[in-house]
Amino acid sequence: MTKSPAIAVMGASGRMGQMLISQVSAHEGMTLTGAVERAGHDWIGQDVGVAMGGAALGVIVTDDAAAAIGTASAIIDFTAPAATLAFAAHAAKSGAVHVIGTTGMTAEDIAKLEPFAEKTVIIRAGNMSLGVNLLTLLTKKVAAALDADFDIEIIEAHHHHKVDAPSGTALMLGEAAAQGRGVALEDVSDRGRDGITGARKRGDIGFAAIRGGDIVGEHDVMFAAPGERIVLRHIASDRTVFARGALKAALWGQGREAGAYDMLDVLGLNDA
Ligand SMILES: NC(=O)C1=CN([C@@H]2O[C@H](COP(=O)(O)OP(=O)(O)OC[C@H]3O[C@@H](n4cnc5c(N)ncnc54)[C@H](OP(=O)(O)O)[C@@H]3O)[C@@H](O)[C@H]2O)C=CC1
Ligand SMILES: O=C(O)C1=N[C@H](C(=O)O)C[C@H](O)C1
Repeated sequence: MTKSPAIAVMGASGRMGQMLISQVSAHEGMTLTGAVERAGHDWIGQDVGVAMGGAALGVIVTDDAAAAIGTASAIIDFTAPAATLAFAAHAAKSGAVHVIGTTGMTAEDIAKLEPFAEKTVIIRAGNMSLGVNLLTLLTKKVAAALDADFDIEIIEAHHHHKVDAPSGTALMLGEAAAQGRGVALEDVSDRGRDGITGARKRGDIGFAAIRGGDIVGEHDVMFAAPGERIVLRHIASDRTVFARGALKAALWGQGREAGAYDMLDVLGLNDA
């Protein structure tokens, strides 16, 4: 008997893709029905469980995203910006809930999702863990309580394969800090310092990125004033925290009104 809802995982061979395949296939309340990779990938045509080095899961990896999305109740997508936009068009057409973990999307990319969110449920977050989403609320509160004597710096560290910076999480935290301060992040964001940068501008929100080894994801929000410093920190030591959030989002989105949502909506924390 088929369990419901039917879930397709995009980018099945990726670090997050494999984690998601394992969690969806082990979940009692959902059925893995699709595993998508790009055309030419050597997993295409293989059972996804076997390709991952384990037991067969009865789902063949496909490059036919439209077909996999067309039969899914929800798709979970931790891939790359161009792929995510292409999958969004298919999901809008079929009505599948689209859970987006992909980072590195530009403001223009995000704007392109808007018409799709009129047709189906899109849940997008640069970090799907409970801890980081709580940290955004704490960051907003602390930023609102302090004035610009406290310089806000966001420091993130990730594995050496990561292709985008600042991380999606760092940008979420920067956005939360800016909201707390009552300013627009694009007006105060200071990214990529190098060379003779001049002194730090009062009120700026700075970003710094570290890349090395197998670091899963670490984020500090520092409030630094003369004589004292507050640091809010989140450390992810296992990617399951992101996958768990994504599965929760896929279930939460079922039967919901079309629209653009985030993990605070899923966690019921948007009014906190
Ligand atoms: N929101 C969150 O909580 C989290 C977000 N992320 C984000 O998720 C994304 C993926 O991360 P990660 O798993 O580490 O990266 P990987 O590079 O390991 O995985 C990405 C996968 O997507 C595949 N892919 C890319 N384009 C397509 C396409 N057109 N069709 C099908 N598959 C495609 C890639 O295939 P190929 O190798 O052939 O390019 C690869 O298998 C990143 O943006 C990362 O920042 C990561 C963790 C948590
Ligand atoms: O690429 C990653 O690995 C991660 N990406 C997300 C981000 O850009 O913040 C979330 C997490 O930190 C891991």
